[in-house]
Amino acid sequence: MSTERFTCRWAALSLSNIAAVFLPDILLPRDESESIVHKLVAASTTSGQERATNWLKEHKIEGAEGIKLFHLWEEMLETGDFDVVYISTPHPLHYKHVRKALEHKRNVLVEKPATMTRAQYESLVKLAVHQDVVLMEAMWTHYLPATKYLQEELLPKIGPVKRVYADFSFPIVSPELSVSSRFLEKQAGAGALLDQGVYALTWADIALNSPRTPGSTTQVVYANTMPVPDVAHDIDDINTVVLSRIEGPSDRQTAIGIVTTSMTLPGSNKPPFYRRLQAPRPAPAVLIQATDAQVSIPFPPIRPQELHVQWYGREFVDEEGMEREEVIRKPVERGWGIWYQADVIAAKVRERQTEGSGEGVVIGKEESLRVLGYLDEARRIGGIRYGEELEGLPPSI
Ligand SMILES: NC(=O)C1=CN([C@@H]2O[C@H](COP(=O)(O)OP(=O)(O)OC[C@H]3O[C@@H](n4cnc5c(N)ncnc54)[C@H](OP(=O)(O)O)[C@@H]3O)[C@@H](O)[C@H]2O)C=CC1
Ligand SMILES: O=C1OC[C@@H](O)[C@H](O)[C@H]1O
Repeated sequence: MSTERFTCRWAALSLSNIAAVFLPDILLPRDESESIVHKLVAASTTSGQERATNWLKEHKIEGAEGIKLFHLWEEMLETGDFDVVYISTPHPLHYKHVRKALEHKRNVLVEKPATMTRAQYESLVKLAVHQDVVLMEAMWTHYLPATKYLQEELLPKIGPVKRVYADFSFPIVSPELSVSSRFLEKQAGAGALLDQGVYALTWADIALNSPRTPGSTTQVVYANTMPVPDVAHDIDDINTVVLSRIEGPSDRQTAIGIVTTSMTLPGSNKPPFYRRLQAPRPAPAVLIQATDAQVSIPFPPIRPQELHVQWYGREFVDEEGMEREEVIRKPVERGWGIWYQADVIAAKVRERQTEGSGEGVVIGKEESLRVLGYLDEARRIGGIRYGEELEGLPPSI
């Protein structure tokens, strides 16, 4: 594989709140030794040239004068000159925007949740493979150092996981939030399960399926939801989902996952609230209990940087008879860390540009499809509905 520096040229479909985090993060200065750098070369926005120009300036996006701005996202996907498009519109629009990008043989990084249903993503996976391009869900947490260390170094050593608790609750809904905010607008996919629960379900999936034992399946066996109080629509808020891992020819249950999420609990919802995403919380956001050890991950579960490991063996008990806790620190190396995923897709794009390809690739496909399946089932059991227009499967490819 080529070791010379690869400049991955990005197009941004929408100048969203998360694009204001993602784009500065991928453009942070890099050492000469790094073989991948990123550059924003195009952007589409429905809110006009002036807002786009101000937005690029406000977020200190370098080379703003050279960035080609499009009012029509379709035109950018059809005529733009870029390597990967980052799609960060509200989730109900992901399917339409990703499909059009794939039809134009574009490589795509689409924000989480990739689509509103598993079936929609299955359809996009098929199209990406057919179009010989790279597709990836921006479940950025998967690609952080702490997550990779857990999966590669810890989970294979702590024995079979028997129980996992995973929560991502964050009071993003506040009295000041406009009712047109995507967090309260049903047509914009509002609801804690799809927006935040996807992280907690991802952690449960990592714990229950890394490594995935052949023949095992993980399914939702219970789901309960309580709506955001005092709002017009039925927007899901306090959600509880129970997963069961079934293994072997006897279909024995061998593990259980308890997943929770809320966008009103806990903590103060006084804006600007995003900074409190880094506020320490008393309880771990994720607790993985296996036969030989347990691993806990502090809040926020979207951006883990520490793993607290408690081994159960007698040899790990100190002189007072208490289990010792080992803290393994794997900090994000710079910025927010939402850039790690960009390096992953850029490396795959570079590899395919230099070594050729035969068919398309979907990075993280199995994980994305499993979690979208959990979301579908939790919504079905819990009674969370968005209607055929948002949940339906558009015409087959
Ligand atoms: N990975 C993470 O940490 C986070 C991920 N997300 C995910 O990113 C996505 C966007 O969230 P967020 O940034 O909060 O959303 P915002 O509401 O801030 O931005 C959404 C943008 O989508 C564009 N848009 C809206 N409607 C349309 C339309 N009909 N056609 C074309 N473009 C449209 C607009 O951009 P413009 O005005 O430029 O046209 C709008 O600003 C969600 O799927 C969410 O789950 C969100 C927050 C954090
Ligand atoms: O992806 C996300 O991460 C942080 C949350 O507060 C946000 O609402 C969600 O979309």
